[in-house]
Amino acid sequence: MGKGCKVVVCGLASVGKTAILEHLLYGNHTVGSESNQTQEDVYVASVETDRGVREQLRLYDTRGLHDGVDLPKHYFSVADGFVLVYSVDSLESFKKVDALKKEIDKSRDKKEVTVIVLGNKTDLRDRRQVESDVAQQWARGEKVKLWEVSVTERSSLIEPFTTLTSRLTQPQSKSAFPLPGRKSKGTTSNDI
Ligand SMILES: Nc1nc2c(ncn2[C@@H]2O[C@H](COP(=O)(O)OP(=O)(O)OP(=O)(O)O)[C@@H](O)[C@H]2O)c(=O)[nH]1
Repeated sequence: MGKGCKVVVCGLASVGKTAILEHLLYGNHTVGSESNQTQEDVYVASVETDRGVREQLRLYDTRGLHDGVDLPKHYFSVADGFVLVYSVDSLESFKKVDALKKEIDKSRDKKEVTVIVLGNKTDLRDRRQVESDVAQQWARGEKVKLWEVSVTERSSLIEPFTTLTSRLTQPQSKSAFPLPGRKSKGTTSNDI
């Protein structure tokens, strides 16, 4: 995959997709500010992987989904990875993430796609509708890594994107035919 992996960021409308990207990349999002409905924006990010190498991501911020608006099909064929976003104060948005994950599984064909999930708006403690353990159990079942985050805490946004980038740009060195004389070091597992 290498340089410029294409990552589609999607989820129900208003879960905070744009806020996450803007705050992660520019640190300039003020929570609660007026937001325009996204049609599509592409952000180019340079992310340091856990191997200490900088890699480029093309992050597609997509139009918020709601009844009657599905994720356009072409995203499934272009994406190397997905960031599925829900908001912890909306059970409906979590259900949408589940539906999107199932759609990705159906459409991924033989292509490798990396999926991570973000449960945003953890600062809205008294409005929570999606419990952490329920979400994490779902994630284990779907074999994806899930982080709960808040745009009010920029540091919470960094690890998910570092992990995603590391996964997407992982050298394809896990040969099915190990070289003689070399001991396998096993996989560096990040559970996604
Ligand atoms: N309290 C709180 N509000 C947030 C958080 N993240 C985003 N928001 C707010 O939620 C609203 C919607 O955020 P957006 O980033 O526009 O959401 P979106 O998913 O890109 O929306 P669409 O483009 O319509 O799909 C804005 O007022 C944000 O400031 C968060 O972590 N906590």
